[in-house]
Amino acid sequence: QKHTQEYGKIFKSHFGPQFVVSIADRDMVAQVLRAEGAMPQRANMESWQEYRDLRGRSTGLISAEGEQWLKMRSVLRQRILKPKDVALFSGEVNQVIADLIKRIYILRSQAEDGETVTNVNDLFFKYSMEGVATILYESRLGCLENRVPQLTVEYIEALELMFSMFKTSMYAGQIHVDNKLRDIQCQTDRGERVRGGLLTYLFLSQALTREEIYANVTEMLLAGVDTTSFTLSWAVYLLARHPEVQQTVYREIVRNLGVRHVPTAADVPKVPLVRALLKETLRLFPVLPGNGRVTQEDLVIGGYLIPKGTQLALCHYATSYEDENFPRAKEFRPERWLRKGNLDRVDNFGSIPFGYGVRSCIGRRIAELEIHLVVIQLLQHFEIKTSSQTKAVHAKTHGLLAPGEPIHVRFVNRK
Ligand code: HEM
Repeated sequence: QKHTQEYGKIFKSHFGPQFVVSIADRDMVAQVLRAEGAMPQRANMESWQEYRDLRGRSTGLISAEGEQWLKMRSVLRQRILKPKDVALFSGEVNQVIADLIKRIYILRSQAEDGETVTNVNDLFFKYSMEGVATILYESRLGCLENRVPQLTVEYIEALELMFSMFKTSMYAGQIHVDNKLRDIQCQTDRGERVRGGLLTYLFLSQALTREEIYANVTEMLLAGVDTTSFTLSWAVYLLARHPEVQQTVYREIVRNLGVRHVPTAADVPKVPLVRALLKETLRLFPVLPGNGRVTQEDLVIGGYLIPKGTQLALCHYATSYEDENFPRAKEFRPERWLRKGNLDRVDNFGSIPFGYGVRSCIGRRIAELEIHLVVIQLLQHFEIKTSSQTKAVHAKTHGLLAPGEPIHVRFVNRK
């Protein structure tokens, strides 16, 4: 945002040795993404590739390029890209939500006022990790239990290290994959018909090698935990700070779903404000504040010739806050998304938090399911309020856009 004010909507700079052209204009971003071919490249991932080649390991979807990426993407997309495929996971996600709500009751009871939960960031990290692991590993990790199993503690630590070092350690995840694959193998050996989720499908279809399965499951976990949990923390923070918005969303839930009904994916279209809330949260706090593309052809953008092979930075955080893209852009107004067709548009290039096109977020529908269902249930159970401990929380960028401070809120029983 600062650079845009100083240099305009397209400018060049160096990130260390890397020459980058930054683009902070909705229409130019649209031009770049609409022009991309069958195998877009996000950034130069040579060092990840080389590291794994040296160790005989595979790359996953985030770091793969070219034909290898295309092959894996076509396999994975078959099970998790369409809303109807992901809808099947509603039951598993709801079990994780039940554990989360239990955990909130326990944490609340330990607070002086009986209502405040400090550092919801940590709670939602555990929820996201448990949720995405249930889908990816088809098994539970126990992140939300009173006593978190030792293997899971180690896994959480490995992931935290991985996020902080931006380096992929696959060991901890491999154990879960191996355990599950052993179960599936035993079932097939006994001649039983195996019905399962993603991992079962990947294993039985043999479309990916075992190394490719490890790499993809690990990279999806890497991509799916912090993103979902930061978004959820922001959503809860925004709801607590805007009781009038929360009340409107709650009223819609009561009117269209009731207060006791446990929602599934099929219920989400009945509460458009919940979807709008997620879109507005991601507009104000896009977890990926910027994205990248390496140009595959020469392009003319904004009157400049950009040669093939140039690293572009697409500045979504800046375009999200442009008044010309979003009137009164600084304000939290979920209802802005309710205007005709807006909720389902995938190409509102002012705010594309899941990216765009064939290389867009493959976990989008999983993230949406996890967030929509949990927001509905949280609001059915509690009124989320600020507490005397709630401070203004700033966004911190270090690759991802994270809440800069712990978020403390009260979960007050609904009357
Ligand atoms: C709120 C949550 C999430 C947000 C905002 C988000 C955002 C993004 C964005 C912006 C990209 C880059 C897209 C592009 O370059 O056009 C991406 C890629 C990706 N995301 Fe997500 N994501 C989220 C959750 C998830 C989850 C839950 C998973 C896995 C289950 C996941 C897996 C991936 C993978 C594997 C890629 C790389 C795709 C490829 O290169 O083909 N994401 N995500």
